[in-house]
Amino acid sequence: MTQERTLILIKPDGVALGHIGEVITRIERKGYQIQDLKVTHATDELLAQHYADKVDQPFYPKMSRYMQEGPIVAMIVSGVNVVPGFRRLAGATNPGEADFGTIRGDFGREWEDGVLRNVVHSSDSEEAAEREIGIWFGK
Ligand SMILES: Nc1ncnc2c1ncn2[C@@H]1O[C@H](COP(=O)(O)OP(=O)(O)OP(=O)(O)O)[C@@H](O)[C@H]1O
Repeated sequence: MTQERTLILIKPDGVALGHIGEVITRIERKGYQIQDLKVTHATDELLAQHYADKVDQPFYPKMSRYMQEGPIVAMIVSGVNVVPGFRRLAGATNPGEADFGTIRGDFGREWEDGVLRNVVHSSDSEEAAEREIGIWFGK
């Protein structure tokens, strides 16, 4: 078991629809530690770094606009196996398919414009976490 860090983002839909408290409650209820937290905004440049493996996807332009629809809450969260653990709390990428009881299943939905607004992001590996923490927090 390893103590590790992950980057969690509450995306613009999560902030706009008032789910900051719910997401933080679930992180704390699980016993993970919030090491840093800020309200910030994404930019084209930042997103191109963060989603470097997605910039060539057909959905990328719409997804980039979605991520710039409003403020984002960015957090560094630590805990034993927090990377897979928070991804289980978040649920499946498509909020229309995510299980109830997960953040995306409980607070996400399908949207008319086909954009997967799915409330939260979290890193998918320890290496990705360290890279993404550098992008969003510079540390
Ligand atoms: N087929 C798709 N159509 C539209 N948008 C998509 C599609 N696949 C992924 N996305 C968007 O790109 C983001 C990143 O996709 P990825 O496959 O990394 O999913 P994830 O790891 O569950 O999500 P995230 O990286 O945001 O935590 C998704 O959160 C979603 O907003």
